[in-house]
Amino acid sequence: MTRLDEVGRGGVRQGWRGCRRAAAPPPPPHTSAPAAPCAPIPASELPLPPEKLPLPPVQRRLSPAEPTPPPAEPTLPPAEPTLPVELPPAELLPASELLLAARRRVIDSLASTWSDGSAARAALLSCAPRCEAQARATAAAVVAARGEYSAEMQRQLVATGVCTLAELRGPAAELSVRCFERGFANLLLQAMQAHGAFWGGADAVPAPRCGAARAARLVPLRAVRQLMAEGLVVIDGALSAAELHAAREEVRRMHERAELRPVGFQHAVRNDHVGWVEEGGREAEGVPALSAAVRLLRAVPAEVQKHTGWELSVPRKVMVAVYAGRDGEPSFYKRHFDCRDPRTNPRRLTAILYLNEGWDAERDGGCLRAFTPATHAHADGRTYEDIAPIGGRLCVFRSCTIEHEVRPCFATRMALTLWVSGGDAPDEAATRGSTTRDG
Ligand SMILES: O=C(O)CCC(=O)C(=O)O
Ligand SMILES: [Fe+2]
Repeated sequence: MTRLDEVGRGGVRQGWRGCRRAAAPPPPPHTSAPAAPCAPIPASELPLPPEKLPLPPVQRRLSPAEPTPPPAEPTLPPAEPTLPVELPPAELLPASELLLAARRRVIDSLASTWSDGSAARAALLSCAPRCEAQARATAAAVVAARGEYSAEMQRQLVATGVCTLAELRGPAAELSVRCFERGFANLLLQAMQAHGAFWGGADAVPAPRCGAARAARLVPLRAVRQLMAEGLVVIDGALSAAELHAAREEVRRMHERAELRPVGFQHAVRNDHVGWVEEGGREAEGVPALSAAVRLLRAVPAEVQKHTGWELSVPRKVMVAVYAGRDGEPSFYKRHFDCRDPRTNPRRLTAILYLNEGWDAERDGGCLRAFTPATHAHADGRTYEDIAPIGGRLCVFRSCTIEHEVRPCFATRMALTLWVSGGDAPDEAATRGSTTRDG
């Protein structure tokens, strides 16, 4: 039986910046393929206890299949609508301009980092008053608990559950603004996640509608088996060198044009910049190579469904992430689950396609560290695998069971990420090995 520590070591030594799974095979030649229009989804999140995965690990590294690059038609990014700030009733209006600015900042940040900024903004504004009242009450309570409230303000807080915070000055005002901002962002995020459209389900399409011959060659039965058995599979050579280069250049230009945004309210957790691209959509205008990569990535779930019968839905939009560091600091995304609670979060699979050229994990860091189930521990007790973000590498894992992080990253790291939703996963035994030819 192949153990996790026996595979994918590549040529790179493990180190704190290094990654075990390093060298990628040479990219295969490319051909053209037609575009298949499909549908959308949004953002990211955190932890849940890992589900036990059945044992038999298969070989971890899979060799590539022949890719097929299709250039796609372009479009422009949608204009960000101006923020119609809804002011709370006058008697509740915080005197501090800081609070108003914080409110604006939170809504802007949340809306601009979701796949559908304007729909998200409208939904955010509808939840805002209720969330704001709660967040202000919490901020007031924190300040009061620290004895930074006057007796009159505490009385008002107890009597009304809200507080104007009008008299706060200096450190107490700053504290209240920080508490408010964090609480408001969390509450808004929760409210949005409970909102049916948040996860992009409304526009998602059944996976088979995204199918493509190229993905069928890229994701053979043995890869799907490995995904179901181990929760994670890595496939190299999804893009040719030319495709990779073109897609990377397009992302670089998007980043230069400030079309990618930091996920402001999560700055302690991650410091990447993200945007969304919809194959054939407006954002795809002028980025044909990226659009082709999006098409390929969106076709991957159809292969999983084909071999397992697991009914999956594919969002219209794919996230583009650039980890470029800020203020001389390395970039990172701290340890998290993409789906912490499957009852409220429909994400089931995370599929990532890396767009990096000449990545040296020893020098550049930036590995995806995937924490594998204890049943798959390495001989040295290690229960994670470091996967270098090598260009053309496709990594698919189960969103609810594979906790992961992006290790500190010292070079500009680009990736496309797709979150696939679906119902309960079928039993591993359901993988249709006998009826489908392995690729
Ligand atoms: O880019 C990666 O390797 C992983 C990023 C990630 O964990 C996320 O966006 O949720
Ligand atoms: Fe993630």
